[in-house]
Amino acid sequence: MATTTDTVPVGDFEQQTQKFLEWFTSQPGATFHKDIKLVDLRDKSAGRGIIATAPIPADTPLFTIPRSSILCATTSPLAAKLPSLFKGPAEPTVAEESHSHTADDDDVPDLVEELDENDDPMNSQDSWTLLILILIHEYLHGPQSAWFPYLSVLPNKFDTPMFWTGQELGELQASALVAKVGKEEADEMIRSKIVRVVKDHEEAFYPSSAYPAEKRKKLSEEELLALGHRMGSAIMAYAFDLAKEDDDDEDEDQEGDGWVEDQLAGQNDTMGMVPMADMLNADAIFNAHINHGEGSLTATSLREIKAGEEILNYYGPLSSAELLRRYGYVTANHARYDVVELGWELIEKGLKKMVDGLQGKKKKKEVQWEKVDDLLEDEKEEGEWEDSFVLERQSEDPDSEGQVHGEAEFVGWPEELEEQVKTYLKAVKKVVGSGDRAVAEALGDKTKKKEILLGAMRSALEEREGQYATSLEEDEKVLVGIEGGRPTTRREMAVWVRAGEKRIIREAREWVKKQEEEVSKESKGQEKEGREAKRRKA
Ligand SMILES: C[S@@+](CC[C@H](N)C(=O)[O-])C[C@H]1O[C@@H](n2cnc3c(N)ncnc32)[C@H](O)[C@@H]1O
Repeated sequence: MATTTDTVPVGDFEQQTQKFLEWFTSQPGATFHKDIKLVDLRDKSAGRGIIATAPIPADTPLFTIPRSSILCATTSPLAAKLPSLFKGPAEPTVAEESHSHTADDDDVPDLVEELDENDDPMNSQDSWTLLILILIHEYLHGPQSAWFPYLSVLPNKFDTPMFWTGQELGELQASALVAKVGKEEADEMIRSKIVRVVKDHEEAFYPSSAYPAEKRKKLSEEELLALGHRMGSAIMAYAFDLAKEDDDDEDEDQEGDGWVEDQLAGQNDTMGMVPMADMLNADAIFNAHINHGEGSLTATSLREIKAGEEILNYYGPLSSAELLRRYGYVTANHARYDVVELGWELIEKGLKKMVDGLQGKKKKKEVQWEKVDDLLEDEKEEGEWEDSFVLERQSEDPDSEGQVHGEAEFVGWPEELEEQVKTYLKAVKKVVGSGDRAVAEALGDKTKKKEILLGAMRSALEEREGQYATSLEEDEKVLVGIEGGRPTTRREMAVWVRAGEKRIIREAREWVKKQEEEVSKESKGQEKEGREAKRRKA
């Protein structure tokens, strides 16, 4: 499972839960519905969660968190101790977590770019690093922290790939997730923006000399690095974006039909840890939502919740890989949002193969591919050239009750992929000129061009599937054997992610095959028409 608490003895676990609940309900303005309960779900590999103990009608406020209990820049005692740390313009860097499932680099926290040795870490914090420092400050204060009972229920171990060994990461095989883990970049960021600040301002981070020396024991650089990772990962899986509009008015918490999911959003300096809201587990089919009000946040039921049913929040339409990267778990319901990344180099290789195949017996000379590259240089320099494309299924948004309808289906690739292929083939046409009639004719014919694209995609997808060390069938055998049905160990989750990607590849290949059949019918029809026209003329 993703967190933490697996090894905590049941008694201690219960006691921590109880103390946290007492602390929470003693916060001025906090509420906790009498028919809900914080429970131990470790037998389901789900840590703590909240269940209903009696039927709960739709639109029922389940619990309320006063904003004063949220741990963030406005409530942290660190702000008074190190005001300059909080004054610097928050840079929209690491917390840039987009919810779209594209392969944009923006999806991956961009750490290195922002780092400069000469940067004063006091002025270059972003919302993410600032919250790490806020959490470290509270952690180092132990029982003296006003949030101590809350911090005690936060995880100290994670199953997110950031913490996997090389061998465990190897199980992800050719998944694009491997490149997104960013362990080295995270190390570098934590050393320069976190460890340095704590070391330079120990008087602010450790309890004052009024406390016994053992409570003020200074952590080594390596211990601080590990603590920075732990807090960073806790933020990734637990923090909320507090910059969302107030949404007491129900309509405002949705953008059109789409859910504004509860998780890290974007470029803002208002991320915070929201006790109790983050005790809710989540799934792609859910039954509760957190409303962001002016003075408090409220969890509300979206539909009737039965006694014994778990109360679930929503993290967004995340693929299995993304759910694993951010939260360290996978669920069957998220598989509909699975994606696979297809590198341009594979598509380009396919296109070259198709174009080369067009050259008839009268082939005069090879296509000068380097000239094609030269022609495309400008676009590449201007950054208008994608290195990879994301293939995903079409899927409806969840409805207002947190339910999803209909099958998610592969119905084609992104328009940008097709545009890039068009630009590429235009360049090929220019280079070939009238040098090869068969190629020149094909590149001037709409149906032929479609055939080229489909053929290129067919071989690109085939090759992409071949990049994984095992077949989908082999992976499925592993998954069928999983005890309890849901992958929970790191290996199982890795197999789940790679199998999910292979399934999309298979669906895309199937779709290409159907398209090719249609185009072939179309072109046969055109040829027949051409022959008949000729005959009529004769
Ligand atoms: C915001 S916390 C929810 C509370 C958490 N279960 C705990 O014990 O602290 C998010 C983490 O809970 C776990 N989680 C959330 N939803 C889950 C689910 N449907 N199944 C299994 N684990 C889940 C994952 O470890 C995730 O990183």
